[in-house]
Amino acid sequence: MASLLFRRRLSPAIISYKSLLHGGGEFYLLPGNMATEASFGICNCLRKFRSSTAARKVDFTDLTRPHTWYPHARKKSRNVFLHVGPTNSGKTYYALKQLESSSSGVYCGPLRLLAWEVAKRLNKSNVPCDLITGQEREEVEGARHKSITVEMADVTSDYDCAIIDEVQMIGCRTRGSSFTRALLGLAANDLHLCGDAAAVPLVQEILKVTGDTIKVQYYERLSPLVPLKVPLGSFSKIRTGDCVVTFSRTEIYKMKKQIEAGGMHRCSVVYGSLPPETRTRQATMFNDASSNSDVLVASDAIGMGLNLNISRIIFSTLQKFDGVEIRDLTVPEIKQIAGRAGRYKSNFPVGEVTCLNADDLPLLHSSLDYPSPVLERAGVFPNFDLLYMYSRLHPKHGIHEILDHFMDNAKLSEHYFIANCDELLKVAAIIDTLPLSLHDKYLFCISPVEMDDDISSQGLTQFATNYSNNGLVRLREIFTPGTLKVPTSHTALKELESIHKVLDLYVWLSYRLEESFPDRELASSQKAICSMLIEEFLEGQGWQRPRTKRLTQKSRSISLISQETRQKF
Ligand SMILES: Nc1ncnc2c1ncn2[C@@H]1O[C@H](COP(=O)(O)OP(=O)(O)OP(=O)(O)O)[C@@H](O)[C@H]1O
Ligand SMILES: [Mg+2]
Repeated sequence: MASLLFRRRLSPAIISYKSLLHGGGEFYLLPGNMATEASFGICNCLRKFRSSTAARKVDFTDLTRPHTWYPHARKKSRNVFLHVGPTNSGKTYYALKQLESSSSGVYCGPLRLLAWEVAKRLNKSNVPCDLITGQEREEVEGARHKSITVEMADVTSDYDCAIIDEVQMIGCRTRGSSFTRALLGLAANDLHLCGDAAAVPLVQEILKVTGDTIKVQYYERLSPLVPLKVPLGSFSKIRTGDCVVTFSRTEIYKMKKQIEAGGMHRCSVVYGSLPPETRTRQATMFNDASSNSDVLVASDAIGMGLNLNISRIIFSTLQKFDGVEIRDLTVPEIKQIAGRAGRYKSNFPVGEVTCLNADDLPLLHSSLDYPSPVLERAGVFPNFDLLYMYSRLHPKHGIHEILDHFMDNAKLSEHYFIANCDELLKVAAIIDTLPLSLHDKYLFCISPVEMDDDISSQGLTQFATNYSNNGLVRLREIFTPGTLKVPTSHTALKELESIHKVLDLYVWLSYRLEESFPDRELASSQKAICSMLIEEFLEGQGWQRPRTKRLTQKSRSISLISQETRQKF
């Protein structure tokens, strides 16, 4: 680890605890200001709470009426429009048109990339639009519209119009509760929900108790998607506009190399652990017909809502490791990914989809014909207020014990499940060793850390420890600017991706604990350097350029760093 100097190491007990844990994936943050989310139900609880005898009678683990947690939205009779249909049917397009013509509004997307795309689109159409994600606040003068990631939804503001994109995510094991919160909590006159028809019965059921009116609008695919009867067979048959889908980063780089070795094509790559800005630039390069990248090798990170110039999707496999086991892709996953081919108004009016190997074709074809299974339950998760009130009755319990208690004892109605919080529990096990308030512990728990990534988890531990010791966390205490280099191996690349995650985490914390994490600008500039260096690596991969026309990688990286650092320090 070249640039992160961790002064304190994890205790052996924690390391052994961590090594027992598995699972993975990115955990997305919940809203910053949870305290403002006091609801009818919670206010009632608080009133009763003043008498401790009464408090003991309140069951804080009763989560059967989550719609009562959002008094602001419950004061409105919302017009809810469900825009449902297959991928590439214009659902988001239609909803965005409504947003553009509204007097104020918010777009809630599942990905930072989509939030960026929408903010850019609205600003281009002369509708000033702020961009707000866990790690970004880009405010535009006079803006009455916002484009955000769903976890940032503000349930205390009034909107004329709101959109929740990919609303079928309410059924997601980990992030479902953020979509449910937005669905129940956004106080908008018109609420547009875009997504798969599989979510319709559940949304109708959930909203029966809110007094909203619901209209369902069905959409048809705007351009054809043709499942091919023959597999690709070999990378020698790759052509411009193809996107090869595979699920491990090792495979992604292996396939990029194999395709580029043919000498005919140049590949962009998109996968989850690449910095989001790098993902966007790789996608933009692929979309741009004048760039020399004409093939995409990607993971399911391209699966949701993105508009790419893909002619043909080629699944190299229909199985993926989901953090616990290797499993077949689900019908919705296959459809979402396949739906990226032949986007309406893209360079390719007809999309095609196939597999690398003939054995996978039957599953591909049957999945594309099969309707997505109807969603039965939506995710729900106790907010900070509930955890806090419970903790007042059990002052000796750490956050791990409290979360565990909610997991085991939560009462739920038949339409809800309690969101999986394995990732939070991993952080909680570490954070509980520090003398922090419950609110601070909660913040660290919901921060976007990947606990299965050693560098990322050590970064979090270091930030939390320094914060607990001094109340102030200077980035330079654990990070030495100017030491980042263009990676020369895949291990170094992975390390740089992890360092980017740590810097991203610092920025996230700086928006919530502003005075204690004062080096946001430094962290952001170092993040930008990380992405540039990763892109330098990607440019250099498997593509032989004449040496005379370019500086060598090493000398470029040094000049890049020194130039950047000169600007910043
Ligand atoms: N009426 C239209 N006029 C021009 N372009 C359109 C129109 N409808 C949709 N498009 C374009 O077609 C593409 C697909 O539309 P959109 O993203 O709304 O589909 P979607 O149904 O939301 O797909 P997904 O389920 O994959 O999110 C986008 O590039 C969009 O801008
Ligand atoms: Mg869409």
